[in-house]
Amino acid sequence: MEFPSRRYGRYIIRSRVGEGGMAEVFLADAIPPRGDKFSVALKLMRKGVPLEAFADEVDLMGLLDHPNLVRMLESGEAFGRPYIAMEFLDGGDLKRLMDAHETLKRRIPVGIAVHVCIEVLRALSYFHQLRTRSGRPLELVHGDVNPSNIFFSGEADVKLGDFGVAKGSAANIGPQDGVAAGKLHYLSPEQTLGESLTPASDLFSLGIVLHELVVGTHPFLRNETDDEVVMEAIRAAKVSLPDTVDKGLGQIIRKALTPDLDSRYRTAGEFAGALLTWTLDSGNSPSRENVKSWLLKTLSYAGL
Ligand SMILES: Nc1ncnc2c1ncn2[C@@H]1O[C@H](COP(=O)(O)OP(=O)(O)OP(=O)(O)O)[C@@H](O)[C@H]1O
Repeated sequence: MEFPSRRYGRYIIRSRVGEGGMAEVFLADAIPPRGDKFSVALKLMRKGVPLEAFADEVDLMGLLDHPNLVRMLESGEAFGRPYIAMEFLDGGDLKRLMDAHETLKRRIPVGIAVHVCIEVLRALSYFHQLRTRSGRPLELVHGDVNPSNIFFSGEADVKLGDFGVAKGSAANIGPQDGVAAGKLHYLSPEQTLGESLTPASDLFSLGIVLHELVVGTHPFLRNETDDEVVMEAIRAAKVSLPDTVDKGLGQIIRKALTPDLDSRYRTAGEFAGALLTWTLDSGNSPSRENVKSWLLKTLSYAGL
């Protein structure tokens, strides 16, 4: 893997954070003309990736402005490679935290699990309803809601990121061909069929994350590697919850994971409302301090 030069445009690269299908992500210092340097996540497009794919993500991120969405600071090109500079989220992603809990044989407290999903739903509610400046609905669907795309700031803010496969049916954003482009184990039934997507598709994917967080296991064949077998299990969406799961919360998980679109939550607001009511009724709403202390403890126990 080619390492870019240490100095990259107005950024100085400190370390490599990871890589995805389209790009590599680095932790870098931004050196502003005035004022102090600050950390950014610098996403550099891989060589050979079609420019349009990256340009779509840049265009879309430029439209977004919500506290629960990863914020783009600027985009540009240096040494022939397009880049996106984003806020750096030093709490890492939810996948890493879930793996840390598994290694430590601990469970994520249910109140925290539900809080994380409510925050992602705030992001999705904004995203799904976004309009152009002239008021035209963009009809956006994220298409890749999964634990690797849910991030935490050091202050325990929850942010949804990675808009690489987002689609806008009313706008010319993202692939329009209905390809199942999200992460396999988090696809919705309609995504596995290549059908056109609605916001409810993102809600199904988040339902899988909620199940994983609350029950401690993925609802559909997490360890299966045959794509067809996984997609069949998603389409059947048989959910069997252990008795230990609170009944009310279980009903919410089942409704989010209904294959039939008419019976599933239709909007992020409706799904979030059900979870908020549950937290209030069950006395499970953690304070900001509780969430931050859980995050810092997990990061420190796991040596992250
Ligand atoms: N803003 C950010 N702050 C901190 N880490 C980030 C940020 N954005 C991405 N990362 C990390 O960088 C790595 C690569 O991210 P990226 O979004 O490119 O890939 P991915 O989600 O693994 O794959 P793909 O883009 O193919 O879905 C991941 O480990 C991710 O957690």
